[in-house]
Formats: sequence, structure tokens, C-alpha cells
Amino acid sequence: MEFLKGHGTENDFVVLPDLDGTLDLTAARVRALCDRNRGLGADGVLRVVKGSVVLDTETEDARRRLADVDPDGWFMDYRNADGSIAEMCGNGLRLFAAYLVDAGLAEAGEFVVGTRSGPKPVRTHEDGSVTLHMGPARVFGRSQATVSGEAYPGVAIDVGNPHLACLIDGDPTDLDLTVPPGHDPVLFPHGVNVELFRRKGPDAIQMRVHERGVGETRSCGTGTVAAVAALLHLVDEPTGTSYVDVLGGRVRVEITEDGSTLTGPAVLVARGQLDRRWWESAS
Ligand SMILES: N[C@@H](CCC[C@H](N)C(=O)O)C(=O)O
Repeated sequence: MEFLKGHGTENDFVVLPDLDGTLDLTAARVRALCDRNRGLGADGVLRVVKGSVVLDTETEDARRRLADVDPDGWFMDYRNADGSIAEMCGNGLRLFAAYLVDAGLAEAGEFVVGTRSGPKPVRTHEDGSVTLHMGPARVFGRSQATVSGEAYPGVAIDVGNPHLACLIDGDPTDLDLTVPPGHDPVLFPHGVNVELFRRKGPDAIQMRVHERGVGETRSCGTGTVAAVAALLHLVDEPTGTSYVDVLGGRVRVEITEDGSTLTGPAVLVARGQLDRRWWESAS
């Protein structure tokens, strides 16, 4: 069973090509794969599968949300390290696009990938970076995150998945994110990804993130879009562009009238074969 390992700004993933849609990817197997001691180690898993396979297995409610997904196109079946399913992953999608091109499953340039937050147009570049059209970053309220007993006001943003992006005065690298930040379970009934960021200059912000279903990661693509959208919301600007510096590197986010784009690196690191006995025992 083939696997690949890679990352986008050090948010790392196991890629599992499941071209005929037969892989039994249980939550227990995802947890085992992502475990940095007993598995390969990663923040999440990207199963490469045809849209039709996912559409067939989703609930009726989920199928309605996937109405625009091409059953014959490639679909990023994303899982968090704890085995949970999330709607969208920006860094993962860049890596997914790079894999499709590398494997000859898509032609370099522009193509569309299905996700649980709908079809996403992507564009691969010659320097190895990838631009994603992420769709609108929708503000749906104000709330606060609690870190080490301190409350940080933030903006609730839907980028396909839920975020609470908090503009802070201090240095984000001083924060302790080993414990999940406290959040309002009423506004975020399915959990939340929390970004804490500060301005770093006229065209850049610096951000740390605690991800739902993972813990602190070195980057979160949807989180960088949420942070830039939150900043623009706070200064009452409808559109804008910013670099976002995360622990694992730098990405560029653009918020436009009708959507958002995310550009950053995608790095395939290794490929190999999973041991069949290990896979069976991990179920
Ligand atoms: N790392 C991702 C986001 C992955 C999903 C997230 N943890 C959630 O549960 O919503 C990214 O790069 O966007």
C-alpha cells in the first residue's frame, strides 16, 4: 500500500493514494499513521480518491453540501491526526495538488479538486508553490479565546471550517499553546481552530495556531486566510493582501470581493510502502 509524506510550511501530512476507492481508512488507522512514535507521524492524512467514492459513503446531509463536487474528479478526503474529519485544509490541499501533478493524475497548471467544503480551483507554479482559490472567508461573530487564563478577543470566521482569529498586542511566540485555548461551545458547536496573530509591518502578520483535532501545528492554511480576513474586518477594509509568517514558513493571502486565495509551498518528502501487518493491526 503506497504512502507519501510531505508538508506545506511544515504542516505535515501522510498522503494515501486510494485510486480505486477500496482503502478502509478508519479513525484508528488515521491516529496510528499520524502518531510520531508508533506510526509515520503527521498532523493529518490526505486520502486521494475519486469524488464518487466519497459521495457514496456520506450522509444525505453531507451529500447536499457536496452537490457541486465532480464525482469523476479527484477528491481530498482530509482527516485530522485524532481521526476526525474536517471540511477543508489549505496546506493539505497544496500538497494534494502537488501530488496529483507528480503522479501524472493532473496536468501542471489549473485544475479543480473536490473537498468537503466544495470544489476548489488550484494552480501549480513552476517554483513548486501552489495557489488555491479558497472561496469566501465569512465573518460570523465575535468571541474570545482563553490562553493561560488570559482572554483574547477574536473574530469568528468560516473558511469552510471554523476559526477564531485573535489579533494580539504581544509576541505570539510567548504563548503557551500546549493546552487547547478555551472557546465558546455555543458559537463553535463542532470545535474551532484558534489563531493568535500580530501585525509585523505594512504587508505581513505573524501567527501561531492551535488546530481542532490536532493541537498546535507549525502552520494552518485556512487559519492564515482567517487571520487576514479578521484583520481586514477589524480595520474595516473589504479587500487586501498580506504575507503570513508562521512557525513553518511564509504564505501569501489575498482577500477579494468574492473570495480569497492562498499561495505557498508544497513539498513532497518521501514515498514508501505501508507494512500490511502493521496496517491490519492498526484498525
Ligand atoms: N491544517 C489545515 C486545517 C486542517 C483542519 C482543521 N484542523 C479543522 O479541524 O478544521 C489547514 O492548513 O488549513
